[in-house]
Amino acid sequence: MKKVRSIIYKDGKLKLLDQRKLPVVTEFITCSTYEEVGECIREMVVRGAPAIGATAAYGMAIGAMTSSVKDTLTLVKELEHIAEYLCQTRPTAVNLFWAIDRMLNVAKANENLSLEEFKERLLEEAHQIANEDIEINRRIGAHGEKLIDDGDTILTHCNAGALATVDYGTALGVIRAAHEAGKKVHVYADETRPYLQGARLTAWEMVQEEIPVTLITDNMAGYVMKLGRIQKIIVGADRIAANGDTANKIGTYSLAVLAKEHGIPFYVAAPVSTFDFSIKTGDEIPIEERSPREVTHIGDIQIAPEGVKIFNPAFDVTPHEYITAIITEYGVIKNPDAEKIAALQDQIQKEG
Ligand SMILES: CSC[C@H]1O[C@H](OP(=O)(O)O)[C@H](O)[C@@H]1O
Repeated sequence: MKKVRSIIYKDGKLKLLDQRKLPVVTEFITCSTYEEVGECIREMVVRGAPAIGATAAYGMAIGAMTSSVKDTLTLVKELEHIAEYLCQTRPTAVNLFWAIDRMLNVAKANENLSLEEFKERLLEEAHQIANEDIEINRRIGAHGEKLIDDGDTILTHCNAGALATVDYGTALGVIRAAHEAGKKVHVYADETRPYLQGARLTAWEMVQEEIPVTLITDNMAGYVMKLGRIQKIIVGADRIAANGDTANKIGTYSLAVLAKEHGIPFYVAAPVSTFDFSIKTGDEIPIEERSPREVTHIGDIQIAPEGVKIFNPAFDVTPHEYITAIITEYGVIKNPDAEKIAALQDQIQKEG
């Protein structure tokens, strides 16, 4: 079955697969303004750290193309306001801010271009961010695949797949690469309450591609580990601090603690655009809290009493000591810590 892309730019508009409606309905929302793009990020029409980064980049480009200002310098100033608007959409995934900063830097470096050339240059940068993401995910897959053994059952959490990126995925990219290499892999997907990215999105991606998948509820993860069914755990990331502490979907920390208890390797797969080298530890990562309705309802069905207090953190932070390795496009960082991540920074600076 033909795979569906989550982000499609065409003729000044951005088509976003409405991931809130998957797996039952495949429907797109078309954005013609940067405000519409921002709303789709905030409402999780599109979600996943690399996907929202690429989406915000197109939001910046569309903002420039639809602006009525008459000169480039004024447009650069307006882009700073557009950037501020898009930065307010979601606080945790650093890819969002990385992509917006990259677009702003290109804008400032090209403020001497004519208005039309400037707008074309911005769109070109958004395309580059999107195209690079796919290549980066394939490189992460290639590095990560070497860690996977034929016959492995791999537990994953949330969705770090093609739907969370421009294509191919990070954690699911490793699984795809192992499958493509002919290794028999079986995925156990946590449903991932409350937004159910595992049940609705990861299971959908795996079923589409006929990669064996078993769906479990989050509270079954410990038991399946105790039964000895899981050989590896691979998850994505939304922000990795300079010491390797990693923010990811709520419930990831619990998996990491259980993995340590059961002696199961716990891998994080992420591009270097998910690293936030400006923060020393995970304590500094802002954790998004989302609407109580995500907890009190499943779709339109209310499952909790009116008036009950709700705490709905969308992410948690796994200390680096619980992470066996971080798989990036530059290679695998085993037993990540501040020293090894500083070495990654040097490698990035050397290799570009
Ligand atoms: C490939 S990164 C995906 C990452 O983003 C998800 O969060 P959300 O669905 O809220 O955007 C989750 O943390 C995934 O691991």
